Amino acid sequence: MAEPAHLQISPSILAADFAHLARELQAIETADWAHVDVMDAHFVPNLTLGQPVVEALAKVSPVPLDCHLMIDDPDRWAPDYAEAGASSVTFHVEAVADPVGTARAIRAAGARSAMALKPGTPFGPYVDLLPELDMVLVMTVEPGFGGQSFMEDQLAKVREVRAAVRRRGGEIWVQVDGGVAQDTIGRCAEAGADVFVAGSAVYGAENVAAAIADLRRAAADPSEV
Ligand SMILES: O=C(CO)[C@H](O)[C@H](O)COP(=O)(O)O
Ligand SMILES: [Co+2]
Repeated sequence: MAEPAHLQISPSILAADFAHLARELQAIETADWAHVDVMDAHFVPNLTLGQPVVEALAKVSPVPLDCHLMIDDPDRWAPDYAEAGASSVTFHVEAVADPVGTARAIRAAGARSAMALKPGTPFGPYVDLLPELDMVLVMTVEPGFGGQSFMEDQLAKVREVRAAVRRRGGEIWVQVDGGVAQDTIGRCAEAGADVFVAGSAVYGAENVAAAIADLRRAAADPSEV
């Protein structure tokens, strides 16, 4: 078992009703975060929303915003999302030119800094970036769309990141995103993840609050499900 300090659920509003985002955020008030997927139609073949919408959401959200930037040139844009009110800002390492400078700029703007890895991106070359980071996001689907199948083979990377974090000490969270649901979250927790993004598993459920509670339970005690 990975002994993570705390388990946190971050529902992705990508699976919410975009016509009623304020209401959809209220529905996840028992979660720890609201995961906001920012896509620019360049880094990924999909387009969602940008800083003005994040700024509006931050004003009404009952939980802090966890912004996952799937965009080109995060060096230029990431600090703006912190200034817009996101409490955590994640850039993709495949897109960033200066990961240290970008992570520092995010922190200087008052947010937690995080780095995301696509399924084909190894963690090894980036281990020295850990001191600049508050979280590492291991993608468990190809970024771009919700509702995809969980990639089991990414659990090895989750274990590798958790081991590196443990060796280094300090509190750096390990997040998983993509296909995280009742039947996969336990294995993610066992591998060492402690922040779980779930879009369809939360907003696709009939009872959103119950889905969050069930995910929390399954992450804390995988043997129960
Ligand atoms: O970053 C993402 C996609 O690129 C989303 O956060 C993720 O796909 C969540 O959706 P689901 O839980 O339905 O897989
Ligand atoms: Co995401």
